Amino acid sequence: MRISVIGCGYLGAVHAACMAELGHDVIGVDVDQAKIDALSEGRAPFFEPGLPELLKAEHGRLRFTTDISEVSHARVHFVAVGTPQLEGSNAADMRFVDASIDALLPHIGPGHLVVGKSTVPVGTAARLAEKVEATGAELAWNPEFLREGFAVSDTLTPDRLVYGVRRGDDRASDVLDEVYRRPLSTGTPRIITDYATAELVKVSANAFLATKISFINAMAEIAEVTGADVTTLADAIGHDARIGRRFLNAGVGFGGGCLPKDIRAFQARAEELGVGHALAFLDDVDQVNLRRRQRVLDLITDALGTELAGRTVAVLGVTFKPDSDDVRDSPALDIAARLALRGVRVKATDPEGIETARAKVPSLDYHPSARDAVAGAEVVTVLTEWREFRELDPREVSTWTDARTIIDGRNCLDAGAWRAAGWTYHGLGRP
Ligand SMILES: NC(=O)C1=CN([C@@H]2O[C@H](COP(=O)(O)OP(=O)(O)OC[C@H]3O[C@@H](n4cnc5c(N)ncnc54)[C@H](O)[C@@H]3O)[C@@H](O)[C@H]2O)C=CC1
Ligand SMILES: O=C(O)[C@H]1O[C@H](OP(=O)(O)OP(=O)(O)OC[C@H]2O[C@@H](n3ccc(=O)[nH]c3=O)[C@H](O)[C@@H]2O)[C@H](O)[C@@H](O)[C@@H]1O
Repeated sequence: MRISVIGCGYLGAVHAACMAELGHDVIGVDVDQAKIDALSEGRAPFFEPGLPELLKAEHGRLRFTTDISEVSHARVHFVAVGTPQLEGSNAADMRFVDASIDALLPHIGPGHLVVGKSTVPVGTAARLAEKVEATGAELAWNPEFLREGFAVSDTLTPDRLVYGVRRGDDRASDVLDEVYRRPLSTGTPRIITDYATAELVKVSANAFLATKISFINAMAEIAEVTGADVTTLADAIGHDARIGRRFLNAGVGFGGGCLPKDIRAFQARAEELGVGHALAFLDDVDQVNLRRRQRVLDLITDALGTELAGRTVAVLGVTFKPDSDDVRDSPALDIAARLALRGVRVKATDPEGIETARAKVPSLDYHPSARDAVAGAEVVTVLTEWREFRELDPREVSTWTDARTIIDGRNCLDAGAWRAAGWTYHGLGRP
């Protein structure tokens, strides 16, 4: 099929490359010339495992442009532009979705299917359908559930596909079945529903995941005042298949370009709909999450004493999670930036996130390796659980620095091994 993908960021670039891998002819469109230049040269504009290989392999079937008129050759148009948090509000900023749909309209008509992928407030698809249908084209909403770091495999082999279509619009479902023929042929569950349900599936999935993380982080708060161990607690309750162990890792909490802004936008939309009370708990989910960042700052302050200005702290990991260079709403970078604001010299490192972090928080002292970052530090923190930090040998680290306090913001280190090597170890919710 001939497909266009409007918006080539973390979601859209991967989607475009994967659609080509599935055998389709794909044109990716973005307003960011630098991104399009990189993609056109077969280079990924951000770090995502597996994407560079796909971009190289798919050169023949995959093109990128800033010229929206080139989409007229395609028949299926995926909209994957950003829906960030609106400045000064909890709501989603819809201006990129609206602009991309308006830009598409002159180039579509009967036989074209526009497919929303961006995460949007419920009601968006119904609102946009009127504009799209006025051209003779149709609209579907097909939310995306990929995780950064696993984006390629999540797109090629999704755990489910959800199509939101106009009631009774079999053509839209048939076209999407054709697009996803390969994953469907391996038995991927597919749910066909109305626009509102499809939009809500997406935001409720992220709200549930955020709630699960904040639940375990709330247990960490209780563990901290009772001497209990939240990691053992998570293992024990996780054995109950109804609860499950995944997404029960306590630590500095969730960040990224999605969970935080999605739970806020969901609350804002519920308030607009007059049912804000139904999602009032998401405010607590948000607050539990943000308190974990403060907890790490308190542990650092306790270790250093009250005067922070002029002290030196090593921060290992600045991205919002491992295997990504994404620092959007990263708990690690937020903690590092707040330390720097208080006059701390922050020596930070990250396997892939130094440049994205530097662009947002230039005031940190960035280093290429953990060894360089810990040299001269008084406290060492691990705030993103990259494998190379999880596997640090505490006896070796002791030869790089005089620091003997380690704060494990992701509960990813072997506390016993660090203590045996002479370190004072602090996890979150762990004795
Ligand atoms: N990043 C992720 O893992 C996932 C993201 N999503 C959702 O997908 C959407 C996109 O997210 P990301 O890719 O992370 O954002 P992003 O910020 O990385 O990418 C958005 C892209 O859209 C481009 N853009 C903005 N206006 C445009 C226009 N008028 N025409 C063409 N391109 C335009 C931007 O230049 C940017 O490259 C959001 O709604 C997000 O919630 C959903 C699932 C996973
Ligand atoms: O809508 C989105 O964009 C995506 O948001 C999340 O994916 P992602 O943001 O890539 O990352 P996750 O793996 O969900 O992690 C989110 C945050 O939660 C944190 N987390 C995760 C799991 C856990 O047990 N504890 C925990 O603190 C991570 O460190 C990270 O900061 C969802 O998992 C995806 O299904 C969804 O498509």
